[in-house]
Amino acid sequence: QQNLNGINSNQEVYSLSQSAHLLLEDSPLSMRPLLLILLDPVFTKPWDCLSTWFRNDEVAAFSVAHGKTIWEYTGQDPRLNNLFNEAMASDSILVSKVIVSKCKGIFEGVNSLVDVGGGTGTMAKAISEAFPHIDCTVFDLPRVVSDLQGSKNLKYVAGDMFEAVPSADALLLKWILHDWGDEDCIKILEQCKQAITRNGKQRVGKVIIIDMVRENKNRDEAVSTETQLFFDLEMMVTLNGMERNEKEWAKLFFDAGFLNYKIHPVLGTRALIELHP
Ligand SMILES: C[S@@+](CC[C@H](N)C(=O)[O-])C[C@H]1O[C@@H](n2cnc3c(N)ncnc32)[C@H](O)[C@@H]1O
Repeated sequence: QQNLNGINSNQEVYSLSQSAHLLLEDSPLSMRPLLLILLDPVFTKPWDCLSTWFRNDEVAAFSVAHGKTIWEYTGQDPRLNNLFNEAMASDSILVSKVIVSKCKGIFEGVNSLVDVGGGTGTMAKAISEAFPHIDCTVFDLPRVVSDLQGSKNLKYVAGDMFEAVPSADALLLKWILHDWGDEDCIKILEQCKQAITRNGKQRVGKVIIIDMVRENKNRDEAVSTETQLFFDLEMMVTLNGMERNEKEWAKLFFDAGFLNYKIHPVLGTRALIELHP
């Protein structure tokens, strides 16, 4: 499998899975929900099903273990759904602090923003509070957002990002594309491109991606390759997704019809990518 390039033995796979335990011991309290879900039996069982998955047609090892995709599972199991949404929210608290304080420039000229697959809205809430002139929309599956209340410049819209995405100056994709294989990512990016605000014939706006860029030469020396490889494997096991290097990202962007991109290595193991039509 593509994700296993660079991993030389079962021992290394095992040691990567152990790094999740180490992260839990070392992590600040605020990140515990994220680490707790990585170590939940529902998430660890698929690691035992890798050899079966390599020999059958299931979409991911998660489906071999549980007979359904992770999205079907969270849709049917309130405990896992809450745990998952809390985990995403805990990460967004941390990331939104960096984005609204250190990356103000990316919001210049932006009057509307849709957080595509925005979960329960932690990220969009932080943006709507830091930039009150931006109309923010959290767009996610009905079971995630239909009971949630918006505020002055924040609203929730339910839908499916593979079918259509609400229009805005900026479309945010945080921790979305690493969940999906290339074909699905291109579909999501095409929907986002369609949704960028139009001024006459021209589209004036951008897509903002927050995700890992593997082997990013500009990143901080201290950034852990082990963490990136662990997440690459976690995405493969859970969703048949992957963490991508710059060459793999660029191919996706150009295949989805975007003309240029800029990577800002501002988030440790992750980066912010601006994508223009
Ligand atoms: C890994 S979570 C990221 C959540 C949030 N962006 C964050 O970083 O905290 C992926 C999100 O995509 C949503 N999602 C999955 N399939 C979707 C679809 N077809 N349309 C819209 N949202 C979807 C999930 O409900 C989930 O909230």
